Amino acid sequence: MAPQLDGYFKQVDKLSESFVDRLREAVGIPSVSADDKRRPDVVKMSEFLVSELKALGARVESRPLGLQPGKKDLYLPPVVVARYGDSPDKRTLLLYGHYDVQPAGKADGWATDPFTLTVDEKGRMYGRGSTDDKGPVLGWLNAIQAHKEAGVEIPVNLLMCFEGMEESGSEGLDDFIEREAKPGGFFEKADAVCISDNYWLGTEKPCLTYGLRGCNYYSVSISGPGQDLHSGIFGGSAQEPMTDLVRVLGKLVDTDGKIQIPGINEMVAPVTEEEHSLYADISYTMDNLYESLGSKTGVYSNKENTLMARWRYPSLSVHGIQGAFSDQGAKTVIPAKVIGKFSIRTVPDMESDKVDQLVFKYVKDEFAKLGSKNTISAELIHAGNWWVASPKHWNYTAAGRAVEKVFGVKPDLTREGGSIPVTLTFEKATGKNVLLLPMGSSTDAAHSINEKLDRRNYIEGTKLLGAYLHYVAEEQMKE
Ligand SMILES: C[C@H](N)C(=O)N[C@@H](Cc1c[nH]cn1)C(=O)O
Ligand SMILES: [Zn+2]
Ligand SMILES: [Zn+2]
Repeated sequence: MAPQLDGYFKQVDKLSESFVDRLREAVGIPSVSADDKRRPDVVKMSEFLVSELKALGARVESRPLGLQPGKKDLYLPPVVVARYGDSPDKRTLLLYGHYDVQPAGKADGWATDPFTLTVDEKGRMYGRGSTDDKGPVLGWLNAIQAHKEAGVEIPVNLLMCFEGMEESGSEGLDDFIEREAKPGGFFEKADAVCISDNYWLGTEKPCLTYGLRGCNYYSVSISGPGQDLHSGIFGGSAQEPMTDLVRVLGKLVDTDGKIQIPGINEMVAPVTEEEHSLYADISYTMDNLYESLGSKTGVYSNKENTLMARWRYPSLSVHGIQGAFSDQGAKTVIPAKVIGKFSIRTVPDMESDKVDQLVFKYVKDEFAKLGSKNTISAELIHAGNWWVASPKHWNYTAAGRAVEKVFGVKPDLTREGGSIPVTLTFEKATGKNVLLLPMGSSTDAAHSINEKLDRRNYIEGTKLLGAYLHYVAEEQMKE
């Protein structure tokens, strides 16, 4: 085992510059799933993966998902599925990642062009998607290439599933996974699932993640005038949608993040003694939080409450207002229609449909209290479930051993505040254990401006993904 891994690790180091080039090419494709105009780029990114995987000798298929629900003439990007190795004696791992990214523009405050990978003197590789999730997806391709070129056999079969709509609710993927997990389907033979699409808690110590929050994303639309108005001519004589919206949004959550919608917090599973005891051992400090926030504006002053707020309690975030004036300068407009966007991160035992009903009722009741003549409507844009798994499984043991081999430390077992909507679907449809094995660190600024992936995380992370495959095989031999 060890000599083989050494050969693999050396090859990763040798190929490291070409791995950075691979990431550069991927970041250069602005595959923003939330922007309909960027859909051709999302498709281009899928084609890039298909061609890279083919060049590595994988059997690849680009599977169409049809039209995007609720959109005319807009096709969902394809799911890229690939198979590498097909030996009946080996275990089969199903690897999932996403090739779409969050929106990004220089005007948001990026220091560099978000779609040009820019590497600084400390090896920080800036670019949209570098850490979420192009770096980790390419980590799997890098691992295959380094094995091939080092002449080291991959001791497991690999199935891959890379999607292009994760940042937009994974539209269409649940049905696809359920179909492909059935007998005769592409995922039928999977023995376990591994997802690399989240982050270490700090910057030094890797973690294995066994839980995610869900995400219900809403829009609330308020309209009144038939068109935008001059605030000097009509201000004071027309009821303003923006004023109503700001007041409704202001009722959703308080300054300390406590959700104000009756019934939401009541659905949360109580903390058990056993769960409480897990937090003390986790390597995390308030300074880790402040480093990630870039400020000391945290709600809590201790690690337990901070981690619980991130992982095991719900949160409500207000994201933006469509239709509102947001540019520089001082435009004196009364917007005719404004759409507020907010989401709730959900946790055990919250039921998604019940959350929706409580949200819609509350938003409408709060609007009614304003006595406005404007009109309101609220909608769910997308929903994805929370997930909590058992880390007592060979999948986690193998990943833990790989972390020790590559980084020389035992990983923390963590939950994650973000959402990967299809995780639960993979678990239910395949009936197999799912592991989250992150590559990036807490300072990567996923979804934010200046997203980056440290070169060390990318290269050592590629070693980690490859080593994990060997320990999965070794755990099999023990059984
Ligand atoms: C954790 C993962 N890398 C991620 O960023 N997921 C997104 C997915 C999403 C988008 N809308 C709802 N869920 C996230 O957690 O925001
Ligand atoms: Zn992601
Ligand atoms: Zn993301």
